[in-house]
Amino acid sequence: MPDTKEQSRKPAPAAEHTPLMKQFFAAKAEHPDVLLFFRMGDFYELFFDDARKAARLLDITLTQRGNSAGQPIPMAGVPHHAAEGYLARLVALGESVAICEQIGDPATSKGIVERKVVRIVTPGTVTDEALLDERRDTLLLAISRGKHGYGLAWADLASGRLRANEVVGEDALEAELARLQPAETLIADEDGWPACALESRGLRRRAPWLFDADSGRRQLLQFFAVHDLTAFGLDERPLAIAAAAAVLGYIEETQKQRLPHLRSIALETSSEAIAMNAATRRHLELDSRVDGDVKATLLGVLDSTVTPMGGRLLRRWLHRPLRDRRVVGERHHAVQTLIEHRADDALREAFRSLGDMERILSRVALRSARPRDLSTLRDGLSLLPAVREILAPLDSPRLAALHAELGEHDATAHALRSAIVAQPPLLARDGGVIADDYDVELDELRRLSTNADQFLIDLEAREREATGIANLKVGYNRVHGYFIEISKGQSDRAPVHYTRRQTLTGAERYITEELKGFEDKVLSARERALAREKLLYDGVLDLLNAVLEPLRQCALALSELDVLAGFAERAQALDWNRPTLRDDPGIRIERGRHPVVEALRDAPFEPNDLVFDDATRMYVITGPNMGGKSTFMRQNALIVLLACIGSFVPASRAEIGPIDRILTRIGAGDDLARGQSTFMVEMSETAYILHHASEQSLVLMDEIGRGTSTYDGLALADAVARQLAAANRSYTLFATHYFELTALAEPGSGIANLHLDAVEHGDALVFMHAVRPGPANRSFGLQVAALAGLPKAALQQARTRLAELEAQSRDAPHVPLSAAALDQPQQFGLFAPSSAALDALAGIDPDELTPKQALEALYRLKALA
Ligand SMILES: Nc1ncnc2c1ncn2[C@@H]1O[C@H](COP(=O)(O)OP(=O)(O)OP(=O)(O)O)[C@@H](O)[C@H]1O
Repeated sequence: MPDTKEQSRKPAPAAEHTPLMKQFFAAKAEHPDVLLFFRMGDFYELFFDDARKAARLLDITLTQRGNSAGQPIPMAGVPHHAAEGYLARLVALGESVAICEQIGDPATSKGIVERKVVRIVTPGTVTDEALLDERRDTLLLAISRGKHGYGLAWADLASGRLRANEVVGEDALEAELARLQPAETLIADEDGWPACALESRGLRRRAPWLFDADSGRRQLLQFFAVHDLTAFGLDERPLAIAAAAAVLGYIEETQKQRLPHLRSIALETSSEAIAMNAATRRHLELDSRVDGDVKATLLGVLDSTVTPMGGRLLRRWLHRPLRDRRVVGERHHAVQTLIEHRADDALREAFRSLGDMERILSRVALRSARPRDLSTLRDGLSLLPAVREILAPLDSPRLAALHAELGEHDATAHALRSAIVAQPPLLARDGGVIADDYDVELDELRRLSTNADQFLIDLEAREREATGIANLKVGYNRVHGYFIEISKGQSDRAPVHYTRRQTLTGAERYITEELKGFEDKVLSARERALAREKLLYDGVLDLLNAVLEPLRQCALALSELDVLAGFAERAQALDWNRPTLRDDPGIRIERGRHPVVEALRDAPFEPNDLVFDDATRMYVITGPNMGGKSTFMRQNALIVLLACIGSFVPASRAEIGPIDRILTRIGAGDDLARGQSTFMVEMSETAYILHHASEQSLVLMDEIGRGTSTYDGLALADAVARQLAAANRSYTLFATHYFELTALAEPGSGIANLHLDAVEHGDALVFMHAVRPGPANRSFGLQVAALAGLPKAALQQARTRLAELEAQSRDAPHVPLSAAALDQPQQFGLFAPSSAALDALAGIDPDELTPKQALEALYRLKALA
């Protein structure tokens, strides 16, 4: 966002400025906090602080433009024809730009030409193809605030999608922000916003009254021309309404035009999706990584969609795994059907020439579609019969529904085929877009200009003959129009009815009555042909807008088919299998693999099993560093996630019961950048998990307690594990280096041990990567350190110290750390109570005691301890 302080260094009072600068200041005053692109001839110029900022951000030259009010005017400019590239860079940097165009005709206007801001390009509202990331939604989000939570509404102008939601609590807000990753975020200009909102991208503070629910409701009713908001599911959602009104208000203000493609708004209820908080999305590296290597993310491996719209839908699905087993089950069935009929290849082949129909249709609605958008749409619609033919024999409820949603668009495809030339030019401006035989009048006008060539050839021959000047030429230039050219040496032979038009060094140019008459006719024919084309082009847009809704539904259906065919392709290429979604609780994965680690490894991946059921709800996982603990934990979360978006999974079998959340606590380097200590982050993420994990949650805990002293860490890890097992009763994978925790796995505790192993071969250490029942028996820490290249001297020292520590611990009395024992935290050797107290305790049977006796016993024990 522009720095408002920078803008406040105002130049001299406007009264002293030139008319042009007055015009600039008037426009700037209306848009103080965005960059102003001020059109002057072939350039967009920026002045004063805008110029300084643009020069810095775009690396363009900062110059000066004369003086105004006695001061030099800093100026920077970008050529009009290259403006898109500069806009793209500014928008990517989170800047907004007001485009101030010349709206009067410089030739006819008195004084300076009139100018007006025609639109404001902002990071969250761009729709131009060149300014958008093809495979990512560009969202404008508004957040409203109430006593009981937050309202969110977001618009994807490039595809005409408008959604809203309400959430309770900062954590839920943060999770939504992590899911949506908006390009621009609107909040009320007030204090007290949580950090996650303030850190959101492209933050823009707006007047608080723009987030008012009551006037917002009226605004929405008017915008959608409805009597109430029940149909949108928004009636009882004042916070969502307030946010939606803020979004719409901002869009209207910046776009300055009608938005016919925003036809409805839908509520996206959080309870429909498997909840994942911001940390989980980060830890599981769904579509981004700290090192920026997107190929090494789940999306990187999973995305084999052919169209950009399919790619965007897949990303949305990935961030919103569903709890509705019917919807997801239908997707699995569809993928299976595509594989069985080998239909995925055929579909994907057809989709290669489909393009981005979804965004093209939005540009059609906004009337900014270019000729090539229309030819791409035409080619896409022409594919539909082939797509329908592929789908027709397939017996799958979801594919059948999509088949129906494709709709019939033969008439539209036909109209586009007859209206648009096979390969239209980039811009409509110069004509040549509308095909021959589409419009009689246009054909006639074109014939006039085409026949012109023959007329000129004939004229030239005639005049040569009449004048006897062999090198006489008939030509045309843009400034002077048509002319007859005679070289200097021959010019005295020019007939008297030749009127001189232009003198060149070696030649004279003339015009004749006949040529002038012809010129008027041809030029006006060209102009009229261009005007006619524009009219016809608008007519084509009208025609498309009349069927916009079914066309959009068709584009959505094609996107989903692209994703499902992509799933089918991946399943076959990567040997993934169809998971089963079960209604009864539990998770059972056979020969599961980590999709990303497997894809990036040259060596084979060792598959592993996992069974969660009523008997075992938590596994304590031990084993050497580098043994594969994190990989095993994550692979199971990823398999569950993949299953719940409708994909096949990297496992020979997977049965997944109902899951409400995936929660992870995994060390992540990126948190350091947010200014919190590792331990603090670890504990706040852990607290979140303990507050939110339910019996249907899948929880991954990787080495918690590591960030503090051994005993604190152990005590915390122990307490957290117990809570998760006994109170939350979640499906938990708990990787730890505290061997003491393996003692938690007592019969009836619901906890079991798993371990990974390594074997030593001389100096080498071979990791087995196979998950086995029971606890690990040693950690290989020093061997791993050696592998990592720790200097020999340091290693030697560590070995000596290890031997000393092991000897000490052998000599110390051994305190068994069973699950029962852990119920008495004082049994950690550090705080060992006296044996007298223990003896007395052993003699007490709590079932036999009255409350008063119990209290007395407690006082006795206290005295003995
Ligand atoms: N099942 C497997 N098959 C093949 N290779 C594996 C497997 N699991 C893990 N690996 C390989 O081992 C490496 C280390 O795995 P991982 O990071 O999961 O170990 P870890 O036990 O969590 O280590 P640390 O305790 O140091 O965090 C991975 O990067 C991967 O290359």
